[in-house]
Amino acid sequence: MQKIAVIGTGYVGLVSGTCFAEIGNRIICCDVDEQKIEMLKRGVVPIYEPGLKELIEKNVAAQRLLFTSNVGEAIEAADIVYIAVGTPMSETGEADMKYVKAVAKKIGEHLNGYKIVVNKSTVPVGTGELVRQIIFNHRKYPAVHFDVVSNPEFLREGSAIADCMNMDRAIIGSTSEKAAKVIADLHAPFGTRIFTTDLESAEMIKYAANAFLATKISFINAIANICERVGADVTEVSAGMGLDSRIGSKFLQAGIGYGGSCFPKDTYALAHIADQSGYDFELLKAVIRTNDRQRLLVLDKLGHALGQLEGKRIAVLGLAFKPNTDDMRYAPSLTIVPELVRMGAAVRAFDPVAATAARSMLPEAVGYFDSVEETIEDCDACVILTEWAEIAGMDLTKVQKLMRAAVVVDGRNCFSQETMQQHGIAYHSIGRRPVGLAGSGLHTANF
Ligand SMILES: NC(=O)c1ccc[n+]([C@@H]2O[C@H](COP(=O)([O-])OP(=O)(O)OC[C@H]3O[C@@H](n4cnc5c(N)ncnc54)[C@H](O)[C@@H]3O)[C@@H](O)[C@H]2O)c1
Ligand SMILES: O=c1ccn([C@@H]2O[C@H](COP(=O)(O)OP(=O)(O)O[C@H]3O[C@H](CO)[C@@H](O)[C@H](O)[C@H]3O)[C@@H](O)[C@H]2O)c(=O)[nH]1
Repeated sequence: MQKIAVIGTGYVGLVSGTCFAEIGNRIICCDVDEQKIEMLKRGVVPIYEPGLKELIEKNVAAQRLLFTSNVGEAIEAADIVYIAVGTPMSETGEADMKYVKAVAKKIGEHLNGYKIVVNKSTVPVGTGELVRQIIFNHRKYPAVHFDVVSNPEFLREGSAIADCMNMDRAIIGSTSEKAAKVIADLHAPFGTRIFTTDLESAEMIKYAANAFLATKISFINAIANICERVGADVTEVSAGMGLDSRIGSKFLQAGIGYGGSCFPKDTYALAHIADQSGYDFELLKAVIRTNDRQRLLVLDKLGHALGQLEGKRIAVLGLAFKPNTDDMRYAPSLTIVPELVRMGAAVRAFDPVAATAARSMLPEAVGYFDSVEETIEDCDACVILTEWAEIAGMDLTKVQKLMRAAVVVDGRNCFSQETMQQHGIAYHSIGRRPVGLAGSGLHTANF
């Protein structure tokens, strides 16, 4: 059993702190946001993440999980201090390090005995050393020692608990073998494969992994755009490509591109790190440009299907950047919905979970509805931005009946072209052959 302070109760702090408690450690999750801590103490979880509320309740009841806004006290009570604060994108694209620096100073001021300071936030190479220096400079007791470890987080929102409990690997970077072993042992109950390395490489692994996954997405989206032009079908292409074990089938889902709290900011941050190092990371910059353009595709497709958008009634289905989260950070809807409003469309929106968060971020003119059916009523077209189960499984007979014109622009390729055609719906998806234009030869599904 380790006594661990987790600083920052965002996605990463809350989920990883709770999972560490679940395997028997004593965790104090702390945050400067007193309102958040008060909510957590009352049993209210500030983020939507399937299964998290129940797991928090279980571990609070077992007295393995505590919440406090007294960050200093939490640091003093712990043997291991996890930094899990935000590293958002600054105006110039690099990671804003002000929260990490503030936490490092706080740790220095409250370092009352040997501690291992572990960085879980996604940070530029050199941050481990920066954190070490800040702690060193603010130490109250000069005789007290500490070690710094990098242990980046790889969880995905929406499946965060399962990801934490069944990590592909834990990356542990440190200059101290002793500290690295303690953090490796901490992961033993998860049965996680451990990869130990130096601090700098650990920090780079996180950015490289996210940039690579983003590259896969922009690559398949570029292929999708070519497929549309030459008469191929990207779902067939990605299925065929993915069968090659060197490529793999994951992250080859074409659509309107990536959003969320990580890929957009981390690709910008890595491009910036490369620039600073004197290397022009052209490939990654093209990935970012491809993604920025991809989200606008649905507007082109709508314009193509309806002509003028002014005065048209458009249903937007899904606002979060992906299903099973209420996170709106860099969601494609934040670009697409304001543009629809600017073009004079009357926008009716639905998201089963993220609508509350979306209200303050989208134009006031947007109307919000509680179901797919209410949202699409009398609409001239509907646009799918997030593949929530209730959207990907919507009743197509009702769609056909309730809409003024049964036009669906699907940014997530949720439906088969044939099914939509059978329901009399004019269906426009990403990277697929127009309905009615059969490809030659046999399809996998026909074998
Ligand atoms: N969200 C994800 O899915 C995810 C996954 C892997 C890695 N990451 C990385 O993990 C880090 C955290 O991400 P997040 O989404 O959980 O962040 P977040 O912004 O949602 O939450 C960070 C929390 O830290 C708190 N905080 C800020 N300064 C503080 C301080 N001085 N003392 C105590 N608390 C403080 C904030 O109040 C906030 O509650 C980022 O670097 C991110 O890139 C995020
Ligand atoms: O084939 C795909 C896969 C994903 N996406 C989009 O990519 C974005 C990110 O999806 P996902 O990776 O599932 O969600 P995140 O929660 O942002 O997780 C990513 O970012 C985290 C923060 O760094 C990392 O920890 C995770 O490993 C990494 O997958 C979403 O907008 C998805 O719609 C696609 O367009 N096509």
